[in-house]
This record gives sequence, C-alpha cells and structure tokens, in this order.
Amino acid sequence: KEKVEITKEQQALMKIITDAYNRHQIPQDVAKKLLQDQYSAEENFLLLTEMATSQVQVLVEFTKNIPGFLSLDREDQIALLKGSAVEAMFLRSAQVFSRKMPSGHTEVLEERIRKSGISEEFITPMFNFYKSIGELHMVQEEQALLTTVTILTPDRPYVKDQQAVERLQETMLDVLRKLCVLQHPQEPQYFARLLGRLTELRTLSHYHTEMLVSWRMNDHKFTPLLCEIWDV
Ligand SMILES: Cc1cc(Cl)ccc1OCc1nc2ccc(F)cc2n1[C@H](C(=O)NC1CCCCC1)C1CCCCC1
Repeated sequence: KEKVEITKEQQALMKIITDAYNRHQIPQDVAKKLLQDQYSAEENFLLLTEMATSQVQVLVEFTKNIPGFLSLDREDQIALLKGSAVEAMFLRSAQVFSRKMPSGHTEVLEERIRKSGISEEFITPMFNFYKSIGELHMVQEEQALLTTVTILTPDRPYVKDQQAVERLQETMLDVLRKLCVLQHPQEPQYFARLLGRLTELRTLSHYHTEMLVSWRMNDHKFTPLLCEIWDV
C-alpha cells in the first residue's frame, strides 16, 4: 500500500487556491435572502441575474490566483472562463445549498427554489445534482480544487493550446487525488465519485439556456455580462 503524501509545493498550491476561493465569494448571501422572504418569479429572476453577474466577476478574480493561469495564452484564458462560468455557477449553487444550516432551513430553501419560477422539468435534475454534491461532504480545499479543475478543462470551445491547460489541470488533479485519499481513507473510490460529479455538472449546465428562457415570466432581461456567458 503506497504511502500517499502531499509535497510542500502541493501544500503551498492548495493554500493559495483555497484562500483565493474563500476570499472571492459573492458579497451578500443569497440563501439568507431566500430564507427571509418569498419573492415573485420576476423578483427571483432578477435575484438570479444579480447573483450570477457578481459570481462571474468573482470567478474572474479567483482564476487570477490559480498558479499558471495568467501564463496561459490570453485568448485561452477567456475561452476557459466563458466555457466554465455556467458550471462554476451550478457548482457554487450546490455548495451553497449543501451548507450546514439550522434544522428545517434546507427544506425551506428547497421549497423557495422549487417555487422560484424555474420550470418543473429542470427542478429534479438540479436537486439531484445538489444532493449528490452534498453527500460528498467536501472540505473547503476539495471544493476550491474541484472548481479549479472545472475551470482548467482543456476541451472547452476555442481553446488553442489544450496541452498547456491539460498540464495545469493535471497538476491540480494530482493534489485533489491525494487530498481525497487523505481526507476519506475509508473510501478509496471517493476521488472517482468526485470526478463523476463533473460529468453530471456538465449535463446539467447544458440546460442553462432553456432554464432561463423558460422561467415562468415574460420579458427576460439579462445583463451584458450574462449575455456573454449565457447563450441567451
Ligand atoms: C445557477 C443557476 C443557473 C440557472 Cl440557468 C438557473 C438557476 C441557477 O441557480 C439556481 C439556484 N440554486 C441555488 C441553490 C442555493 C441557493 F442559495 C441559490 C440557488 N439558486 C439561485 C441562485 O441564486 N444561484 C446563485 C448561487 C450563487 C452562485 C451564482 C448563482 C436562486 C436564484 C433566485 C431564485 C431561486 C434560485
């Protein structure tokens, strides 16, 4: 049984990424807002676009702290951001939903989201994903590294130097793999399960355009930044 050991460099890399991940979170807490009041479909849609717009902005800031990201070709940096923004949004939503909350709060939050205006057909796959993320009980380092691995996906549209992105992603995957073995020694398959969630995430993210245009209201307004990121 080989001894898994995180090197000093990997430890430093993990700290940089986790600190940056924790630093770059959206200011106001959307879960708290949703627990406080019930909103109309229009108000919820506006809340989503506001949250999503600021989430993209913090995502850009976060990527600047990923060692090696700024050394990638500039156009590839943009392609990686555009290609991962929706997945990062759903991953963040899942992590917000799975946070430990006082008893009964998660149920209220789920109810508010079910009634927010999202079309019925997307509610089940979305919550299936949220629950499968919640079951993993990821530590914050795993959450930060999983988001980083998602951003550093080499086969996004328009990425020119895929090898350079692959090398960076592999560096992050190696740290994440070791962390999973050390954090979940009783579950050797944990790392594989974690990566399996990225497949579910990509599938869920395919629906994002329909989810938005089918929001139960007329006249869906988007910010210019979201028009860039969401295919709307
Ligand atoms: C991310 C996303 C994309 C599409 Cl297309 C459709 C929907 C969606 O999020 C659903 C979703 N799942 C959630 C789980 C927990 C939670 F607290 C809020 C959640 N939301 C929405 C939200 O504010 N998400 C933001 C979370 C922070 C990061 C940026 C995004 C709220 C908007 C108000 C109406 C109820 C849903």
